[in-house]
Amino acid sequence: MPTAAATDRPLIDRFGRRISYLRISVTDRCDFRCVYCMAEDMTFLPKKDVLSFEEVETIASAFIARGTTRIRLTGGEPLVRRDIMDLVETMGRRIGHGLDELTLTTNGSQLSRHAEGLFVSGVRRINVSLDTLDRNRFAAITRRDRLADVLAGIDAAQAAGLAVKINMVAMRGVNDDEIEGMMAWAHGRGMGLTLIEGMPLGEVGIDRVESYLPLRELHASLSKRYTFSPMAKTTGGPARYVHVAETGGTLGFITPMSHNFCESCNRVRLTATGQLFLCLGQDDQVNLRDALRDGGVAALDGALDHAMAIKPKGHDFILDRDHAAPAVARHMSVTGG
Ligand SMILES: Nc1nc2c(ncn2[C@@H]2O[C@H](COP(=O)(O)OP(=O)(O)OP(=O)(O)O)[C@@H](O)[C@H]2O)c(=O)[nH]1
Ligand SMILES: C[S@@+](CC[C@H](N)C(=O)[O-])C[C@H]1O[C@@H](n2cnc3c(N)ncnc32)[C@H](O)[C@@H]1O
Ligand code: SF4
Ligand code: SF4
Repeated sequence: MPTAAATDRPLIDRFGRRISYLRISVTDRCDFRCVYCMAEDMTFLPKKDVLSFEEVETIASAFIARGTTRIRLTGGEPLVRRDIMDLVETMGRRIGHGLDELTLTTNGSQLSRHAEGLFVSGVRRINVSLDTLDRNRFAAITRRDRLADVLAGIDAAQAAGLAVKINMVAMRGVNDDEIEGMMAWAHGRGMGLTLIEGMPLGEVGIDRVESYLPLRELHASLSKRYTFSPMAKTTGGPARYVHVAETGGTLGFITPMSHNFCESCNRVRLTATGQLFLCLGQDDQVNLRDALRDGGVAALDGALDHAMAIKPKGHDFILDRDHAAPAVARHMSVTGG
């Protein structure tokens, strides 16, 4: 049951959407180099500009005071930030005190050593990004031969009691032949599987047109072979879920390209350096770090009001060959997806 503290000053944008979900990218650094996300020689944000944990907590508190009930830690790879478990522990103390849920999206590489700590701190479910179960394919997609570490991390997470959902970017000609296999594997282990459409963000020089797999079509073709029962939204996120009778598990579809879900948007994103991005698909942002450092908590609170006044209606993602550069130059690792 939600435990959220009531607020008389909820964050509501100019389109009447209530923002109650904050995604925090704790670092833009990563131990993988997924081809659709970043280049091998990626340039990261200067370390000196990164928020301290104390600042992250202060910003999170300002959100919670304005009715934010869910926080997701992401990155880059959140578990590569030094002493990350200190932040998880502190944020975990807010669960039941304004916060309903603290979650994490991770590539899984460091989960073996952190799974238990996550559970002890109050995290109950995590999303692990995994696009393939084939070692060579994994190495090609992530540019790292680390599939075994990710699988061990998933084992550790489940052993620790964490509910695991697998997020898979579905790509034509790359891993579309594995979707049913991934579903059988995930569902067989009691994990949900969510498919994501590739989005035109970040890295240039990637052919996102060839690999684009419209999930609406995939949903239609899969539903001829499997018995899908639509489920009521379970997480407040953009995914639409079905229960699959044959496998007994949950399959999610995140379709920013083929089915826009912006009108029910409930989220904003904080970067590791304190920029608040107001939409994954736009550049509108508010500098919360400067607000906090220059004006303290009162200025921070005012900056949240300003953010609500400028949050865009939605993304303008376009996929076509005439648009060689992605719609948004910012890398997904800056805002954490
Ligand atoms: N366009 C768009 N894509 C999103 C948004 N939120 C999540 N996504 C995409 O969905 C992916 C998975 O997000 P997660 O937060 O890990 O998963 P989720 O299913 O949204 O999370 P829960 O609903 O909390 O389980 C992200 O990496 C993005 O690619 C959003 O607001 N807009
Ligand atoms: C940016 S990562 C951050 C967290 C962590 N490193 C991970 O991979 O789970 C979050 C999610 O964004 C997804 N992602 C990255 N670039 C994407 C793109 N261009 N289109 C769609 N999803 C993307 C990844 O697959 C991953 O599921
Ligand atoms: S998708 Fe996640 S794991 Fe892959 S490079 Fe981006 S931040 Fe790293
Ligand atoms: S694309 Fe922007 S407006 Fe649409 S759901 Fe995502 S963050 Fe919200």
